[in-house]
Amino acid sequence: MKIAVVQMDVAFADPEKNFLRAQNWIEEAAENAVDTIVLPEMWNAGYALEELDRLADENGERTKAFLSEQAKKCNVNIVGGSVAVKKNGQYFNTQYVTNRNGDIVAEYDKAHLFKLMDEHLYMNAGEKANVFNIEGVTCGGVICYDLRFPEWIRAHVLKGAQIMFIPAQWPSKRIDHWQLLLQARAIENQCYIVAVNRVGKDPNNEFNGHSMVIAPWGDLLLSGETSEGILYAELDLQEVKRVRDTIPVFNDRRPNLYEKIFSE
Ligand SMILES: NC(=O)CCC(=O)C(=O)O
Repeated sequence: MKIAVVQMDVAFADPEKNFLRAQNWIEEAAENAVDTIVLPEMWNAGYALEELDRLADENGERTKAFLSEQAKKCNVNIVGGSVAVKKNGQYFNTQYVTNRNGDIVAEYDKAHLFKLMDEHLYMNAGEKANVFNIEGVTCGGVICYDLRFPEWIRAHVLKGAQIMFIPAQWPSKRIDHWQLLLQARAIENQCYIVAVNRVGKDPNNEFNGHSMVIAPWGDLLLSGETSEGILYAELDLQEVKRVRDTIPVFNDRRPNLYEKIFSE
């Protein structure tokens, strides 16, 4: 599967600009015959949480229509990072995924809200996992701070995910955590990790990209880029099986033991 990671800058509180930017990046990526395009977290408005009433996408209608149209037009799958959405009067940080036919194949609300960026004061946490199928491959998608919860990523992998998509707005000052945690999640779960972080700044933080694509053995297929642009990587899904056959972590796990210890 050929992947394009869109390491884009996000205009603060300006959905018009961001939808246009995303469209330009998607069109450019699609010229390189990619299978799947991945956008960053909260790309519609940035972390303009105080203005969610004005900025959040009502039921995600605009985002879903946009992703669906782009996917069909460009003949690509799109993992739509995440956007600020209003559902039943509440706000969520939501990921939509669309396949080449323009069908929305996944909708996921970020499960762990990041207090250091005040997310819990404005947003509601999701209660469901996010496993979906694109190109015949079982994938999972979580969002940014979710990365710090190994059991949450593991839950997706146990449900069959061979690729985990992790869009983010992860500030530069903790970029070392981002890199190490992503690599650890790939190695411990013996899966591909496709992680896209934005660049640029907002009133509170600076973001320096470092989007990463990591193979199941922990090899970095893409890492370290700090400027705005599209990054490409090719995933060989046979590698997941090869790594799991070499070190059979999933056969050697002892879930009964873990449950026993947790319940003591
Ligand atoms: N947007 C986020 O969830 C940021 C998470 C983060 O920066 C972290 O250190 O964790």
